[in-house]
Amino acid sequence: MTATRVLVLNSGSSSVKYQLLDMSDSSRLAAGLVERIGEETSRLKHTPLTGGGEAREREQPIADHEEALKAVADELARDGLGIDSPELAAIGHRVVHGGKFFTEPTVIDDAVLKEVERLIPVAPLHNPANLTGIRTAMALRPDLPQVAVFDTAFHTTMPESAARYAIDIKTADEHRIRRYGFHGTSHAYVSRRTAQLLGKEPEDVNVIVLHLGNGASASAVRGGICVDTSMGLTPLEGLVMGTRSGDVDPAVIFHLMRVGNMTADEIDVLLNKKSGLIGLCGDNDMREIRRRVDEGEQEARLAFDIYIHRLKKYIGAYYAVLGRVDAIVFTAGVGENSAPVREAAVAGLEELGLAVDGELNSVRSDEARIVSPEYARVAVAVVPTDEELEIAQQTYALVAPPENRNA
Ligand SMILES: Nc1ncnc2c1ncn2[C@@H]1O[C@H](COP(=O)(O)OP(=O)(O)O)[C@@H](O)[C@H]1O
Ligand SMILES: CC(=O)OP(=O)(O)O
Ligand SMILES: [Mg+2]
Repeated sequence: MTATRVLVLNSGSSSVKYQLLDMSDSSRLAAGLVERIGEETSRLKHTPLTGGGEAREREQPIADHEEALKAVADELARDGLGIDSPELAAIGHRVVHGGKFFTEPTVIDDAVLKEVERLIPVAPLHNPANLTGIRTAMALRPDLPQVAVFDTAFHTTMPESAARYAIDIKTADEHRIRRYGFHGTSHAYVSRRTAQLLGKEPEDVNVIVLHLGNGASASAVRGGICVDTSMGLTPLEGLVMGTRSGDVDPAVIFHLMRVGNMTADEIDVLLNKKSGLIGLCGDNDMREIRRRVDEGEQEARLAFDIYIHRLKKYIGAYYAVLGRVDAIVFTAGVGENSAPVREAAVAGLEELGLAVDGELNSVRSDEARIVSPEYARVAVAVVPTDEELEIAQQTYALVAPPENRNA
């Protein structure tokens, strides 16, 4: 029997998303999410997608990512899909920061672990969780290949003019300060899927991808190759996010140190966890913010307007970077679900060939779709991202026996 299953783990700062896939036909066997890890009560939601079982949800304290992964293993075992199965070919891990050198999915060994660990200071919310996920999975299945798929990989093609900050070049090189970019697995998948939606080859289309989740980033993709992205050295730069500020004048930081008597660590927490939408209006969920906007609440309105203003600036910037744009595509939790965000982001950009059709835009669907009117020069698309499928495919391509690689 050939092992064709891949377990994908996407460990976030306080959550683990997972999927078990069968790569012989890319079908999903189970999916789930552990949320609020480390808080008083955590929540585990597990959905078997084969055998007709019901989704199961429970609340219990889960102290850390190791416990979370063990709980996930238990849930999978209950469905007869245990991690000990000989049908499992590999475990694929989302690793957020891979620095400059991991341009491809990589089988994890001690050297890879060391490098991911070395990068913790530039991805303090993400890399530690990724490492715990990897180490726990390795302890559960030491015999299996564990593969890292890096958020940064897709962005390693950025030209130096986009990847470099204009700071003293020796200092930058000494500390490896440059723009790395994140959410690359999503930007890669969504830009490719958008080309398909337009009936074209990826090489022939220029796309602006707007990945708007809790973390959010934009990218400019020319002919399938990333040429710019909004996140930088860390996932803090760029768009306004759920809890992160995105772009600020760096002098804000010295000012807070000198005049606000804050430490570097306090400012780190302020900008990463207490800013963005939650800092502006107390909510980071776009559904709740829209509800408040619709009720006429000024604070929520301002937060929404700031979010949209920044988004619009990046659309304009990447339009200029690409010169010609075939499609602008919205993805991730907010991008896929919030019609008001999509409408507001392109409002007033008709001169750039951009518009949404009110009716198409308001349809709720899990399908990739075009929401711009027929006459628009640039397609506006909504494409659900699928980081887990992309990670599973990249993982399987690396570990499967050659005759199975195109499964
Ligand atoms: N129906 C909806 N309308 C508007 N926003 C939504 C909707 N559903 C989810 N979201 C937004 O999506 C966000 C989560 O997006 P997601 O891509 O899952 O983020 P992450 O992977 O960073 O956790 C939520 O914080 C919420 O703001
Ligand atoms: C890199 C990043 O911001 O990831 P997430 O959106 O999952 O927090
Ligand atoms: Mg995400």
